[in-house]
Amino acid sequence: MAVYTEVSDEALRAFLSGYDLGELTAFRGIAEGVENSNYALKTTGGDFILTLYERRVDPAELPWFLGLMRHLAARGLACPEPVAGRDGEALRELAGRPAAICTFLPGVWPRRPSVAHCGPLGAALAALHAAGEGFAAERPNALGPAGWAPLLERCRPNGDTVQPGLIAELEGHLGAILRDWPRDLPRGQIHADLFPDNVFFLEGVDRKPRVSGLIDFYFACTDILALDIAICLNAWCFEQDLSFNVTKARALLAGYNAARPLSPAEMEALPVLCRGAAMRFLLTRLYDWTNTPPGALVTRKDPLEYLRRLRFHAGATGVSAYGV
Ligand SMILES: Nc1ncnc2c1ncn2[C@@H]1O[C@H](COP(=O)(O)OP(=O)(O)O)[C@@H](O)[C@H]1O
Ligand SMILES: N[C@@H](CCOP(=O)(O)O)C(=O)O
Repeated sequence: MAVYTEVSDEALRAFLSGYDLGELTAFRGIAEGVENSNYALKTTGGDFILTLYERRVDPAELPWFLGLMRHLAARGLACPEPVAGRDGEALRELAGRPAAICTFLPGVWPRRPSVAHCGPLGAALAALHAAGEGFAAERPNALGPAGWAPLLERCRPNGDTVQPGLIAELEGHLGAILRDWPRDLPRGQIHADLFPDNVFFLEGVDRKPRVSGLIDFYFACTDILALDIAICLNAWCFEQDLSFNVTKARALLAGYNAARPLSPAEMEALPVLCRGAAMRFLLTRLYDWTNTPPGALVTRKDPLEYLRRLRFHAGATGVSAYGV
């Protein structure tokens, strides 16, 4: 469930009086999502998404996220565009929470991603990276390499209850990842959480899936561009039995390369970037798994799925393991 904060009719009408969006015609909570409360909003002016930002989002960072989305949308990327009120402000308050209205994107996210999704995904990721150029404000990646050792420490007290020996194994992987981490790769604004539930598709006239929108920019940050590719290789190219699908990886990389060719150094770095990307999601999942009280409004995800991915990448002999 992802409607943590209820909005009364009166509060909504008062809130909407600050906008030029016409008359309200429909309003409903959206069950999907993890972090924030999302509502679908229909007015005579169109379709929108109203988001109330919950506790895991730092209000001080919201202007950066909304500014990035505005920048990307202005450069033609299909992503939510923050809608300003009459006073020019997109970030407001509703029901005691920071809140914003963004444009609604059509499409559905793929429950079972196929090879046919991976090429358009790669192209859309390259388009995101290109559109991010010129957005000068930087947001350090709190869940990047510098954040992993402290997060592992926070997982230490309970980590081995998930699997005996897990913490020692992660320490071994982390030491090797930090030693091998690339220093001079191209950087820019990255999405950092481009999982299938954050990418919408529609069928084109040729019946092939095409990307209709990218959502959920609330982990976006400034980091190595190819780290986004590694995050996608992990999230899109493993099967349900956690075997790696090299055909999906090849399609993803070809889609990306066609729009923004990766340098030899970026290609070479893919295995360690994939290890780091697996470590990042393993650690946040492990922390949530062992520290979320029963009944808390956070959906826990299995950390061990990411241990399987990490082991695959640690065993990869080079970039040829990724189909190139
Ligand atoms: N701009 C948008 N257009 C259409 N649907 C959206 C949009 N933003 C969010 N949604 C809907 O809300 C759901 C949750 O959004 P998401 O940003 O992933 O939430 P959370 O950050 O809480 O995980 C999505 O799966 C989608 O159904
Ligand atoms: N993608 C992360 C969890 C973040 O969830 P989201 O709904 O905000 O994308 C994971 O799978 O661990």
